[in-house]
Amino acid sequence: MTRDLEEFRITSLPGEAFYIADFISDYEEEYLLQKIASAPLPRWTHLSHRRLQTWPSALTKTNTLLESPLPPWLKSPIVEPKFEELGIFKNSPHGAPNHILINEYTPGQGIMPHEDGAAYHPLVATVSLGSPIVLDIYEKSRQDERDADCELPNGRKPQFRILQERRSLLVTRDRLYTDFLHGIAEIDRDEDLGPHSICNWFLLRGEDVLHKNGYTRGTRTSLTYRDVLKVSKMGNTIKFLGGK
Ligand SMILES: O=C(O)CCC(=O)C(=O)O
Ligand SMILES: [Fe+2]
Repeated sequence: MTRDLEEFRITSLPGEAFYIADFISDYEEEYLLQKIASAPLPRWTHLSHRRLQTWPSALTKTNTLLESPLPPWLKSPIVEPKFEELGIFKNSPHGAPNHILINEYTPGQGIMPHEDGAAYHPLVATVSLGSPIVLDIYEKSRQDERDADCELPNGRKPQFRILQERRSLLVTRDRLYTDFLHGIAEIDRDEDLGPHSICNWFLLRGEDVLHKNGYTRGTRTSLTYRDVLKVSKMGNTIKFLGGK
């Protein structure tokens, strides 16, 4: 069965974005959270404002992925069959995601406005777990393009806000990927929520956010699926030589 992504389009955004509430079940969410929690501690990279797992491995200095299979729990059921049914990666070079970042944010944590860059096909599919969070979108200015790290001055207001409920899927691609920055504010509460401020308001489902002007954040974990453009077969060769 194929479902049509088009019915989930966030029409008020200038680029291409799609939001699907209830993309995974409570049971699937719990299963993924358990798998993430049971990964060996060295899997986590601790950054100052969040922690992060990188699967199957970090890219090399030349933005190359050393080819290696994804663990089954990251493939099924999200990629197979859910992404496949929607054709999410059907036009990407490898036809499927080959790289996943798992970010965990406790209340008050976030990520500075940034862009994901040219190492990836311009499409990110994000599954949210645990708790809702607001993703802020900023149009890139000429100055941002000149600054290598694209950091924005504090206090600049986002142009768009996307509310990501737990168990939802957000797909951003094309111009929204290339011409905009995204970030998550380092705050404990997301406030001023409503159809006037949240661009995917009419695609939301959850009772925990719809009838309130704001909520206090819990721990939110995201799985961001991407297709790395440069892949080297060396990953498998090294494993073979090592006898693993
Ligand atoms: O957690 C998110 O939804 C965003 C993560 C992100 O922007 C990134 O890992 O590049
Ligand atoms: Fe990002």
